[in-house]
Amino acid sequence: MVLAELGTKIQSALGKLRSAATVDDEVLNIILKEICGALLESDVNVRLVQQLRAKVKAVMDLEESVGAKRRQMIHKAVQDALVSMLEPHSAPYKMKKGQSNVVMFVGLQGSGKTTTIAKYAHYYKKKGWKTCMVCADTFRAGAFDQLKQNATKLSIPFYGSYTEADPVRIAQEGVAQFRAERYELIIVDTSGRHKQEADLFAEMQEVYDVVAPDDVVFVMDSTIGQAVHDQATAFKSAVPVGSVIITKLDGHAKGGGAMSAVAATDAAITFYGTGEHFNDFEAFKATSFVSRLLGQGDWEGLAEKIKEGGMLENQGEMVKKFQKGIFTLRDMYTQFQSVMKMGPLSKVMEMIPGMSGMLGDMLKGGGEEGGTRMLKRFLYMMDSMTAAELDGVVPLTPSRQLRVAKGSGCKPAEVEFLLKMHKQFEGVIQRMGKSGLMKGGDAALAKQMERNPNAMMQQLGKVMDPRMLNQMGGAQGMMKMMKQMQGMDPSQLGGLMGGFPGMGGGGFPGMPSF
Ligand SMILES: Nc1nc2c(ncn2[C@@H]2O[C@H](COP(=O)(O)OP(=O)(O)OP(=O)(O)O)[C@@H](O)[C@H]2O)c(=O)[nH]1
Repeated sequence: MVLAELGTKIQSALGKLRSAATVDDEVLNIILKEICGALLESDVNVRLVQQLRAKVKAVMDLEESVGAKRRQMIHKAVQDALVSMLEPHSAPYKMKKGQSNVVMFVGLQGSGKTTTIAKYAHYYKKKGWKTCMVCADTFRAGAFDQLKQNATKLSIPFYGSYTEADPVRIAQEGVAQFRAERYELIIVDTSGRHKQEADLFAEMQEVYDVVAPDDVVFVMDSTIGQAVHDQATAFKSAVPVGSVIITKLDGHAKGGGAMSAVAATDAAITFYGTGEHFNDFEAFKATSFVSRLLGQGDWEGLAEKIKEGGMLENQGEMVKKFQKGIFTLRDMYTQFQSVMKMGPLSKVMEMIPGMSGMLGDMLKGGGEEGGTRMLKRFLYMMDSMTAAELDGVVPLTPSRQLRVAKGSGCKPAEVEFLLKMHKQFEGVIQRMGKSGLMKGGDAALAKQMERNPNAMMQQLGKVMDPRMLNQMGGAQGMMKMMKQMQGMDPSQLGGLMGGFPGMGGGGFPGMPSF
């Protein structure tokens, strides 16, 4: 998770709201001291931290703030204050379908601009935008080659020159050509410099004038913390920066400072980079970001990923089977394949409340790659099964298990584990089917939940591990999830549950290392 250390510290401070017998001034001061200390360590500006402290403290004086309500109000005040710290006060440019949107990228050398352009192009191409790139960086030798390499890998058309030294001319010609070819997203890479200097800004302005971009994206390296404030302000005064993309947020302690400092300049953060690969790129939304930071998941982000991964395509049949309590190995195969399509497993898990804590176990022996490797091995094993085995027509006897292990290059213990896990999922689906909870999909479930949350939680507790329900935020969390899921048709709770390892509850004792 990005800003994992900051998130853990804030979560631990907020945990005291639950554990303290009463929340008085003394307890609140301890909590605030920890939260403010964590923010300062993340290089958040002192003034912003003081504002947060004042906003949260004000809750204590409110008349209705007593008992459990006070705990809730303080939690919400912290969450809201963090959101307002990161929320821009201006809306970013919204791309328009069916016309050419020219987006010019600016930033200092080494900020990750060229890499970010590739990620940005990949992101929009995946969403169906006709995308291309223009390399107007003639300052850094090798910049064109880097962009060309990325563009080729992503199968995205590009424009640039080894001989033309004038970036303004390249930008003008490239954009004109792609406009004529009706590209919907034309990305222009411009030169960076080691530091802000007059030459850089003069060149940026010239390119800006000839290209007349719809949006100027400022790419900024988060590792310098709140010092980005001055950088962002300087770039904004040279060209009208509309959006900011923050890079290298993976594992860097000063990221919180960088993000809040950018937001303080009123520029809208639109994406953030979390690694060197094309997929290490996330759309930014302050509410979702803070929710993940506080370990509360991000149902909206999850719903988006599920849609992107096509997890809900052809699921009508699957839901019908689940309603009857049927969940074969083949169904599990389909679910795992969909999960793989959703992108890095750890990022998906982060969006489910309570799941990030389980990652340690899940991904043991290899972090993110470990999780993906494990899913891949599950798929290899199932690839080595016959149709009858996958459909549950014949049981997987020990000799058949041995054949599957040999065929897939996996250990017999892994096959055994896979089958055990399938049994657990099957159990949940069967109990769900019997309970009638899945009748009418989760729209009906959400309605019932709203009418009588306690009774519903009790019923759900019979089919799922109650600890898991708690981790998912209890009745409130479930309601939130179902609201998000309802927007996605055909919506189904069981399908998703089957898709996520661990959702069966109870953990997986005897899990071999993958
Ligand atoms: N860890 C991590 N590394 C990143 C991220 N984004 C970019 N990088 C790395 O940062 C380095 C610099 O990135 P480039 O894209 O080459 O830099 P640039 O800003 O385009 O440089 P100029 O074209 O000279 O302006 C490369 O090694 C990238 O792989 C990120 O989000 N996380």
